[in-house]
Amino acid sequence: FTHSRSSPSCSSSVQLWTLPLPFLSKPRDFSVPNSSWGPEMMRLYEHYNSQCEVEMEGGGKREGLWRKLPSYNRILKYATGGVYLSKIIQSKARLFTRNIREPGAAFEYVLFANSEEQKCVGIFQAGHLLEGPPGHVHGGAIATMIDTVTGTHASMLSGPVMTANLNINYRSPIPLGSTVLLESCLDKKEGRKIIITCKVMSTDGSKVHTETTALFLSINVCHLLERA
Ligand SMILES: CCCCCCCCCC(=O)SCCNC(=O)CCNC(=O)[C@H](O)C(C)(C)COP(=O)(O)OP(=O)(O)OC[C@H]1O[C@@H](n2cnc3c(N)ncnc32)[C@H](O)[C@@H]1OP(=O)(O)O
Repeated sequence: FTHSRSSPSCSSSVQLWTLPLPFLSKPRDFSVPNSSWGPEMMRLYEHYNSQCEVEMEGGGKREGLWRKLPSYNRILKYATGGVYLSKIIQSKARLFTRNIREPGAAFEYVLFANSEEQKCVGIFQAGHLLEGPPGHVHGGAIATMIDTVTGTHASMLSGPVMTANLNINYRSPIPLGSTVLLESCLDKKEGRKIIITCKVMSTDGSKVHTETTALFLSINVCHLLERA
């Protein structure tokens, strides 16, 4: 059930092995409410979700300012060619934020994008497995969420990107179990460089937890596949 596709822009004979489209099951969307989502997570989700469609006079609906971004945990089944990982590791590889089985134990999050304002928001509920200082979220887990929200935002603006630099100022700790809002804004695009700023805030906006400047570089996906 595999088929190969040569990428015309890759210099070597890199092949992406995927399931043929008719057999590709729809990827599961991990960013829909589940029983672990607390009231703040639900409230913010509904706030942005309700702005994804606007009721028109006469009963119809049109797209709103915001768009909910579906999640995934992996698109490729196998990547062979210049990739040094074994086929087995490749087939097991997953986006790590989406693979903790117990709902609510780690990263619960959903992303919304506003292309008119070139903004992206992430609503993030931090579970008990993300503890750093007692009762609070680990700085690396916070950095992961910042990278995820700003990285997704940069990809929306410029296609495939890699994080080149994340400069994070941690201003106040995030209590474990709480929900926070990540707000990602395009600062500027210069050639291949995309510079994005991101604030992590309490949901009422009264507290800034972190402030970040992130640099992404547009890449050709062969950049990833040819590194052996
Ligand atoms: C839908 C997808 C959802 C995804 C969500 C999750 C997002 C997760 C994103 C990640 O975590 S990516 C993984 C972490 N990042 C890496 O592993 C990147 C490792 N580094 C690299 O692969 C390369 O260094 C990189 C692609 C970033 C740049 O290599 P290039 O060869 O393409 O660029 P080059 O080194 O020629 O630099 C190009 C320009 O960028 C500048 N530059 C590069 N790295 C920089 C840096 N770190 N700081 C400042 N400037 C930098 C460099 O000075 C130069 O500036 P000028 O053009 O003005 O001369």
